[in-house]
Amino acid sequence: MTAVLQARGVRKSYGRHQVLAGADLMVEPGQLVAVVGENGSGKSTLLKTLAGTLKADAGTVELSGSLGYCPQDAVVSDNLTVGQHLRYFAAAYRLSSLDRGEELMEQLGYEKFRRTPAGALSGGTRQKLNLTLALLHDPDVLLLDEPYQGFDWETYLRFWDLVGDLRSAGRAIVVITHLVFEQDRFDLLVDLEDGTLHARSHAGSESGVDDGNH
Ligand SMILES: Nc1ncnc2c1ncn2[C@@H]1O[C@H](COP(=O)(O)OP(=O)(O)OP(=O)(O)O)[C@@H](O)[C@H]1O
Repeated sequence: MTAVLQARGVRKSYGRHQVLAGADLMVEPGQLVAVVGENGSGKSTLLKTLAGTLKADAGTVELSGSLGYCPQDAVVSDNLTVGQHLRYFAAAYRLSSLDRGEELMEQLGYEKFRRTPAGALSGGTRQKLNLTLALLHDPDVLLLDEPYQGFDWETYLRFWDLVGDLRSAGRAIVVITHLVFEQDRFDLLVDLEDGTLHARSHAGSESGVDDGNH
């Protein structure tokens, strides 16, 4: 299978503080990859460089197909309602219907907030909207930065069901998570440590990480 996301030797420093020191990652369609690491180890920095919102100092990131990026900070506008967000993003993605947005609202259980301005949503509901906007156009590659923050338990379980569905449908998914006790969910679990990625365990046939050569 061909990789839809391939990062090689990604480096990033903030001033003199080196955060990524040659990170490698390869993700194929239908693979669910978890990135774990201590607070401040550079997980969000890694995802931003993969998404292209932050320029790496060195290395390459190759991505084929469409991208859905769910950053840690919600991209929503406080004055717009949930429904307006869905309509505006659907227009930006040139979608012909709002069906997927409706489906995601239902799946994540917040359709009753359709007419609520984003500024009046709770943190968890705001995050549901943030996630919905990242998934709206059914992207080939998903980069999710702790996307379930603030979710109640039931929504949290629904979130993983949703991720499972996307994986089955052949989407490539990279998710930053602290929940390493659920290792079975993932095809590949990578630790971000000292600026490089190391495969911890994986059920897939090949490691997506080129370990130790940098
Ligand atoms: N814009 C920035 N300018 C300077 N330093 C930054 C910037 N963004 C992040 N850092 C620093 O880079 C390091 C990695 O940050 P990052 O947010 O990528 O880590 P993380 O693993 O996602 O952390 P957490 O688990 O707490 O979310 C931290 O030491 C952080 O303080």
